[in-house]
Amino acid sequence: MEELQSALKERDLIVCTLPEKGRCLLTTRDFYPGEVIISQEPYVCVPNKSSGNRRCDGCFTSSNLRKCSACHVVWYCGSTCQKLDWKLHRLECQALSRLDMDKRKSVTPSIRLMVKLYLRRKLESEKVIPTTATNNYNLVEALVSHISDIDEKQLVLYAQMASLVNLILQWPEINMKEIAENFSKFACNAHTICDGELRPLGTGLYPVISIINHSCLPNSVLVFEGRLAVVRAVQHITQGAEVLISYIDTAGSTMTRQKALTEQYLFTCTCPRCIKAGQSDDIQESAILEGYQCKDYQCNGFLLRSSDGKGFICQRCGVVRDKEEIRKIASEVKSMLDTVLMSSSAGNHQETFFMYQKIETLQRKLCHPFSISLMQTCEKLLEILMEQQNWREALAYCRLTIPVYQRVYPGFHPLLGLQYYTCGKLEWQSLLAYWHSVGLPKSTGMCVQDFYSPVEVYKGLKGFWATRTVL
Ligand SMILES: C[S@@+](CC[C@H](N)C(=O)[O-])C[C@H]1O[C@@H](n2cnc3c(N)ncnc32)[C@H](O)[C@@H]1O
Repeated sequence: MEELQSALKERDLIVCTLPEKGRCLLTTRDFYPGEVIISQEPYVCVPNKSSGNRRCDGCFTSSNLRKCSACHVVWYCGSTCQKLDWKLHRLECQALSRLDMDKRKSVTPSIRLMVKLYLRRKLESEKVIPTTATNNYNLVEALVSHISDIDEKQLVLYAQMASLVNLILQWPEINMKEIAENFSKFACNAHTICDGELRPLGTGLYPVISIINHSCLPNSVLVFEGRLAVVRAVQHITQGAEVLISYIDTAGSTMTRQKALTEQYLFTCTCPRCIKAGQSDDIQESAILEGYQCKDYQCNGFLLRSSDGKGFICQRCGVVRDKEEIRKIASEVKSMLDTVLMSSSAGNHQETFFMYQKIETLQRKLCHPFSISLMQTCEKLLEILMEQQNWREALAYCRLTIPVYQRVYPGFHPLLGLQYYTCGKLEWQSLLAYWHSVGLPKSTGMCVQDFYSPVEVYKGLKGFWATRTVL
């Protein structure tokens, strides 16, 4: 701990303990928006695993990959990444190679992360891998696990996962309870590593970054530069203040945010947004983000339940909207969303597009214009239109989402920045498409392919709020 404190002191930070939150990271000087507060390499990390989307274990790139010829599980982009990873992978490779091929292929990233955690601890104790003040197993031991608070079902799952780790490592002295507890630590401390466009690439454990607590109105954000986790200030943080990031998507109502935090992180948030729960401006915000809109579509008022419970009253014009009418549209939206999820997994883009358009029409009748679910439908339509390279219509949908983003991601939020960026790219693509159509492009010396695809940028947005990992 002393070593950590003196390493942090050099970065103008200090670790303290608060009775209601446990450890926290405080500043010892002012930090300004955009400034890096702290950065850290992962103690252990693994790339995501999805069919047809393999990544290098070293740098997480998905191009020019070659499989490890011994274990056939791990991929590398070249000898540089392979050599850097060799001390750890040599042991992992031997362990994986003992499994039959089917079992080997079914090893999930979470299991691999745990196997790597134990192998790194072993190599540290044998002094093969050096420890540092900010990256060592003692810091992993200090992470909160909430093991005594998690439910029976989750415990059984962790115990099963621990057996698989044991099967892979085959260490006679291994402590199964400790592995299960470490899975519980991963659940509330591991981070999803994203690329510059906020697309998820993998999962990593960053023991110092994990000291940072949550706020739904954070003063900092966590982003990644390769595998390096970087925490930047998004507000002026005064000397002595706590560094706070958000563990979840801050766009939801207080109830939605609280639910996500209690389910995965097992605490009740008391940030400045959450303490307003039940107050009139919080009720109004929830009704706008997740509630219904006035029967008079021109009114734009939000609704609150009437005292007799028979309907909803517009808080601007006083018109009552029938509960039964709302229920009918809401259930139609729900069943269409269920169907579209099935049809989109079958890969029929055109059909999916038409269904989302129908859902949008219904949601416009039902939801407030700042509704998050309506915004999500617009994002789906935007995504499909971009995949079809229909830049003009995609631009129209992207513009529709901007006011909602401005409302739900205030200040220097990276998601808002990326949405502006997508919009800007679409403006440019639409202009280029127009130039092509009127025969002007060659004089500019540019063509559409010269630019970064907005589809790629957009896909990143979807993954960002998975910055914490659900096991
Ligand atoms: C990643 S850890 C943060 C560091 C942690 N405080 C510690 O002592 O190691 C996440 C855990 O910290 C606690 N925590 C984080 N933010 C909190 C908050 N705003 N209020 C109360 N507890 C919080 C919860 O127990 C949560 O599961």
